[in-house]
Amino acid sequence: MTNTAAPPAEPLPVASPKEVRAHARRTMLRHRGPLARSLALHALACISALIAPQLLGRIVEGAAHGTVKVAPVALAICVAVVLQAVLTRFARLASLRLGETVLAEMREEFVDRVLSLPTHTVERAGTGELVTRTTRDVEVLAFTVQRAVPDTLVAGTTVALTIGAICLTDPLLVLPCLIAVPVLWLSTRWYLRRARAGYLRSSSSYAQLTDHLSETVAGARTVEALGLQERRRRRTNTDISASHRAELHTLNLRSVYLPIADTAYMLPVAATLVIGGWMYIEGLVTLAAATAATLYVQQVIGPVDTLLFWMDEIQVGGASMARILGVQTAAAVVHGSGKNSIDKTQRPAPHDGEIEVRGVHFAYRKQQASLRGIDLRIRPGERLAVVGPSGAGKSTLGRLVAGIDNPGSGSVALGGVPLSELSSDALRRDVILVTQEYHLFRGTLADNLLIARPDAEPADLERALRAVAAWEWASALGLSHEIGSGATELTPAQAQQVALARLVLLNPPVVVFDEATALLDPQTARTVERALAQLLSGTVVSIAHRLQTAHDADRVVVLEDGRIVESGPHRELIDRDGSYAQLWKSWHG
Ligand SMILES: Nc1ncnc2c1ncn2[C@@H]1O[C@H](COP(=O)(O)OP(=O)(O)OP(=O)(O)O)[C@@H](O)[C@H]1O
Repeated sequence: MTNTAAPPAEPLPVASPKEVRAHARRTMLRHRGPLARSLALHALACISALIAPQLLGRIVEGAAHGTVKVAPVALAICVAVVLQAVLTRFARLASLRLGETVLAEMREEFVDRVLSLPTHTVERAGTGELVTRTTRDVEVLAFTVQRAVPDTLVAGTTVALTIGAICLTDPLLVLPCLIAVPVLWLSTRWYLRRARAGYLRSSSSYAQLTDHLSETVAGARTVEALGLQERRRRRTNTDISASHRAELHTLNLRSVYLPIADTAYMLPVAATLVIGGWMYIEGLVTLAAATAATLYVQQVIGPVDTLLFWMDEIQVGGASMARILGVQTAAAVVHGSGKNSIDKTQRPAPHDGEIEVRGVHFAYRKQQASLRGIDLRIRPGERLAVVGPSGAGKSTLGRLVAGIDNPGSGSVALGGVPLSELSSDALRRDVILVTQEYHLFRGTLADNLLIARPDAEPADLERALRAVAAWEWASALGLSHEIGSGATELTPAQAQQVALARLVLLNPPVVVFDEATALLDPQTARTVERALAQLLSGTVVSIAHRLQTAHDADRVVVLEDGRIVESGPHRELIDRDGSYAQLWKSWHG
């Protein structure tokens, strides 16, 4: 596959604040029972915490008038405190359970979404984008859901009930509390308007840093061989500076907002003491009410502080949630599961393995067409070889036939159904693109084959391994031998054979090979290709880099500069003495 400079990265989408709120609302509605239980327990805990200041107020009032019996009131205070401790314990347990349930659901949903992302979306987004969303963003969100959301709910309920208690004590005493409202309102509005963008910027600069760093590590040998160290170092420094600037920006926002907020919530305490005292002297309120209100305001500082502290964390969590939900949007857009998409149950099923490419144009970049008007019908079960000079568009055609990229114009259909209308599951099941890239999982050799067909018998595994000329080394190693990272490492050629054996087990309706046997020696490659042609019952499209593949195919298509210039069986094209015959001659030296 020819790869010039990669096209610009297309970051994965980020959900809007409205979408994030709608998702949070849906989640709360789904768990309304446990949520209501948890809130009710917190409310009860909070109400029991409101009893002590009332009673203390009475003690003060009674002491002033010499009428109080301290012992029973003190006992009542003790009972209230113990009750509050017990209720708080159960309330916390309920909200932690709820948080864990929501988190587990979100993780499962997220893994499903990531796995359903189309290959080209992942390729264009860059590794860092997805790695950051699956690691850092999920961790941040987990912290928010486990800690920030329950604590905020508790603190919010406590603040509301405490203010209600002050109202009940004496509505006049609410007035000193209001002094903090305009300061908190204006500073919070100022902060919230800037914080989301700041945290999103910080996450995406971190993703870019991760992306470039992992690229440098993966290509370390190339970097060294071409003496690119200095350039990569400069790039990393630029990324670090961008990430540092983004972090600094959010830090600056916090350093302005938090001190103002801290001061604002100390104001009501002072105001209640001074104004409440004055009201008492003026006979507007009782001493018990002024005392209780001052204690309440003092008591509310903790929850307000918690609210402000977590509000910041919720901004960070909200930004992460927007990035995580964006993965869902990306999957929905590409697979047509958005608003206007076809219902899964109504999706038509391909009636056979026929591929029809009609009027297809495709460009990775504007003004640089890689395919220019391809019309091609591939019969079910046909073995088609695509040949042509480097850069002719062979791999691009293979990616379009496999549904990895969508045509800019024109259509690709499988068994009469446009690929764009197939669900991602159906597409992955019916059309498989096999390239040089493969992955071995840590596990036994048999496990690595069984992922293709879990119900395969040992005889099936043997047949598949024999087909790809791997039986000799595989039986010597043993099917129950551990392979993969950290265990026995197979050679690249052996690993490619395992990947091809999986394909034999899968036997999908359509296979597109692109350099799938490039790591095998030419003799083995030809044997394997012939065996695969025999064993695979579906349609096979081979991007042929060795012309032997074309020789063995039912039909050959010659691509030049993004167009089909010849099509026919090997013998016929040789007799025609055109482009293919020239390629064949030059290949034979
Ligand atoms: N990821 C990409 N981004 C931008 N341009 C690309 C990309 N991949 C391929 N191209 C361009 O598209 C055209 C067709 O490339 P393609 O890889 O399909 O050719 P090919 O016939 O498979 O070549 P080769 O035999 O060298 O693999 C070329 O001009 C190539 O530079």
